[in-house]
Amino acid sequence: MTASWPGRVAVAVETPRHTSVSGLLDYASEQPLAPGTLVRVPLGKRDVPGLVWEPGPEAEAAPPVLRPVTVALTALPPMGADWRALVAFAAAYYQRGLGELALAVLPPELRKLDDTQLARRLKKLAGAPPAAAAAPPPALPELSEEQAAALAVLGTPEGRAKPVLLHGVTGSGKTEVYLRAAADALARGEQALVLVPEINLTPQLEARFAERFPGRVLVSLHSALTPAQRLRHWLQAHLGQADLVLGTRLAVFASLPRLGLIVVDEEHDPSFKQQEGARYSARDLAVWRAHHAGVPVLLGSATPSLESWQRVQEGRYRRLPMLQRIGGGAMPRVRLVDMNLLPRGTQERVLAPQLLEAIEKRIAAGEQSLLLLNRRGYAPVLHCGACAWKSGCPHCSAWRVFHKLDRTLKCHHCGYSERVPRACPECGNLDIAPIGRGTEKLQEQLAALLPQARVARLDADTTRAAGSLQQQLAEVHAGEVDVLVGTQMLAKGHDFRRVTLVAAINADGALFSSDFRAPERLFALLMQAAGRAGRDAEQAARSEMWVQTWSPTHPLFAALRKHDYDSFAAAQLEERQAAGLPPFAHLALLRAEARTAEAATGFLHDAAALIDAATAGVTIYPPVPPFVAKLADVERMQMLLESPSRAALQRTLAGWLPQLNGLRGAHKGLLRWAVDIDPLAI
Ligand SMILES: Nc1ncnc2c1ncn2[C@@H]1O[C@H](COP(=O)(O)OP(=O)(O)OP(=O)(O)O)[C@@H](O)[C@H]1O
Ligand SMILES: [Zn+2]
Repeated sequence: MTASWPGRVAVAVETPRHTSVSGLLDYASEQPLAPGTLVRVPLGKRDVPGLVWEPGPEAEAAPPVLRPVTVALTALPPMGADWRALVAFAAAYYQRGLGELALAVLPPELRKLDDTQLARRLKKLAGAPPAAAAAPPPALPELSEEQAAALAVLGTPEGRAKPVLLHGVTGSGKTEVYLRAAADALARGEQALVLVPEINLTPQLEARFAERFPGRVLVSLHSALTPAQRLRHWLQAHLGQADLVLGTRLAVFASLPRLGLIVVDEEHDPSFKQQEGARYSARDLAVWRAHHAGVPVLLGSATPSLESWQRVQEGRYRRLPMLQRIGGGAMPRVRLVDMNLLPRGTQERVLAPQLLEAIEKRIAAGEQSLLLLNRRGYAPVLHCGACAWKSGCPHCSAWRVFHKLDRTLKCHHCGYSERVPRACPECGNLDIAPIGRGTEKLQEQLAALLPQARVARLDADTTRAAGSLQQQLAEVHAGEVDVLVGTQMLAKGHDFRRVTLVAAINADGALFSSDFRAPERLFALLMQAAGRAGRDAEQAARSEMWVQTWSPTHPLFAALRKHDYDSFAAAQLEERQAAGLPPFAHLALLRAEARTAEAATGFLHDAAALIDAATAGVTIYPPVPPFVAKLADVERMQMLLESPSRAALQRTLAGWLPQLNGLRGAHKGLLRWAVDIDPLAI
């Protein structure tokens, strides 16, 4: 489709929605430019990147004098119609500017290149020799009955007409199902897109795909690539050269002209939700994209999100169960340690004596133990016994964490870091002490308790350097570690073969969180963590998952003991339905950031007053501060909108948000506002 009169093109430019300039702008171009062409256009005094788009309805109006397109990057094949549809949907649904979103999801390097440079890159890529099929394809493992059954369903058009939830317990071999489904897509001459939650899981999966598909082009897309790598991989996907694209959430926007399959591994994982800018859910967009493109989508998890689970109950998704571990191994036995029963004076100990003993036995047997503690650093706060000073962050409503190794106090929210003071900064008392425990301290204590053991730690602090995570994981896989301490980074996806004991040291925090999703997340985390133990069928029978808790009678633990996801999900869904919460209601969160809490609140109040909630069919809750109210000297408030109808909520937002910038003038100190559709945490 071309513009409605010759020489005119509609261009999506990078301006946020709800500013005075929004949507598409018209420019003049002598050469006809197909929708999806990357261009640079003048905007005010600047020259900005843009994408040619189908003209909007208003393009029929009489032509004004238009400024010309500065350059058109015609060396790059235009972005396809499916890609544009995805971007247009995402922009509308998440209430962002079309051009803003479209350009944000392209590799940043792309906008730095001129047409000649681009042409050169493309030529180089075209000339690159195809990956040599050096290694012969490996012998395929014989499928388990459940894998075969799942694939048989996926093999029929009816079987994949709906989104498929591959509900496979930990160690049931979901990856093999992805590999076979991808092989089918490749055999049909199509591309497969595989999304994983964490960068740290991509290399392991990448290796398995690379081994399975020698001679095929496999590229990854995630934020840890260099800009040049990311551009190259993106171009390979866009040109249709890459057969397999493996990536984190941003890869859902990869341009894939031959797309034939989307896999979302660990679909329940919160990291599929982008937490800034356009706060999109890559999982939800994957489902939309697959439906729009008419290709199968496979959502895999041992602990599906309650959203996906509910869609199975409603018959909108098809569930394919895999309830046995490969090799028929048992699930680890769950052992709860009631911390209330520990003898007085020993409760401050890091590990209950029976757990310590169990770990010692594993060490003696040459098996590995994995200890989870969801807090990095040495201690969450430093405290002065004389004046009650605590190591607060001067810029945030949060404590600064004591890191012993580099002797710093660090704010995990804004990054503010200082050397640990020798004495209390308030009263000069020399006796300031850490309270509580982080992974650093746990490692130190374990090293003291288990002098014979090789104790390692894996968290965001130990894996900062490039390649360090892979190296540490390799050491674990090679059996060079006896006890591994770490954050939830450890609980996900890893196929550890020597681990027979997993312990959650302090899981209780989440039980009392005010966030309605906290139980769901904790349950998933513990199930996933348990799933790291006994993955070798030989050892499965004696594998154990320990949980230290002060609330052993909590119903969540009863379900965990039986590895009973279904009954946990049913109970949670019943509560959610009674409370009118997702997946039975739809939420949007309006966030305001300001110099003062009053300005943020005032803005939200005025915003709320613009909606006639009863007519709109939405409920508006009063503004409340988020968990960390002040962050980097900015005060934050948020206001929840809820509706049983997604359409009603979308309609309300679309009519309402454009009015909000008009309120800014009345609230001195308001810095910015933003909306989060389907927020994960409230
Ligand atoms: N059909 C098979 N025959 C033999 N081994 C298999 C088969 N399918 C999978 N495996 C092996 O079983 C192990 C577990 O598989 P995989 O890692 O895919 O589990 P998973 O379902 O993804 O578990 P998790 O949810 O914990 O990540 C892997 O080592 C894999 O190589
Ligand atoms: Zn801070």
